[in-house]
Amino acid sequence: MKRVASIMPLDADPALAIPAAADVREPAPAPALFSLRDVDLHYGRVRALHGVDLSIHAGERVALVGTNGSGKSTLLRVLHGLLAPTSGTVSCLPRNRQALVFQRPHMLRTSVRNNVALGLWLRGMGWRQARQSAVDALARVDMAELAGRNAKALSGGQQQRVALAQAWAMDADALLLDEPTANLDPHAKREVEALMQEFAQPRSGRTMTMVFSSHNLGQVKRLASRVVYLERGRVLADLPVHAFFNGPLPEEAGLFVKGEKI
Ligand SMILES: Nc1ncnc2c1ncn2[C@@H]1O[C@H](COP(=O)(O)OP(=O)(O)OP(=O)(O)O)[C@@H](O)[C@H]1O
Repeated sequence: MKRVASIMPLDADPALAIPAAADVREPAPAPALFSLRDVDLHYGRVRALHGVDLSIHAGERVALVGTNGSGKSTLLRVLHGLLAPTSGTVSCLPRNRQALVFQRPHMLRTSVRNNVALGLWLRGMGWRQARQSAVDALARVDMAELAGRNAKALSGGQQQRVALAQAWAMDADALLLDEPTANLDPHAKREVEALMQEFAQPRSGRTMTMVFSSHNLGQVKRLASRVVYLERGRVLADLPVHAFFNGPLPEEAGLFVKGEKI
């Protein structure tokens, strides 16, 4: 007798059933907090950014890497709305929902507590609440005992922590940091990195989005989920951190990772 392989209709076995069209749709991606399309930025005759396309989504920890002058600081300033592009389109989180921490934060000649509180007050918080939030945030970065000190007299690492306290007190959705640990000694570096790691943890069900520039590839590995490599203002690689350090890269990015390009 001729045997005929039985063919079970796919939908007879629930495990094999083809889901209805509505079920197979990809989960909606997290909304882009920052979106740049074909962005150029010129400083006079210097083209600091060149055709940059970049979307950054909620919860990402993006490291901007590249040689000196490749455009990292400029890109951070565009994301923060401090610089407008020469051409292209930019859509960014409102400034009051994000904080930018500079390599050398600017401190006013008043107490540490007032420095943090003034930043909050300028963003519309009442003075009394701003002072209380400043006290809480300084405790958060282990600076409570220095709250009354003149902020100008603090060390670089301490000033960096004050700037992070302010970002924390703002309850920002995104934190942008321009080489946050450059010029710090190894101990201060570790402290600031630990804070960045803590800030990246979910808070009240939200995860802070982080974009930072760094020349420290160890730090990039420890902190980033994604790496954007810039070369003369162009994005040459944009990869998950594991792929950036382990996968094939465009030649110039590969040389940079090997330390053969600085
Ligand atoms: N205010 C400015 N006026 C003119 N040119 C500028 C200005 N700021 C930056 N540039 C130039 O724009 C380019 C990009 O500079 P940017 O500071 O963004 O690079 P970077 O990657 O952050 O560098 P670094 O790693 O040294 O901090 C460089 O050629 C730089 O010289």
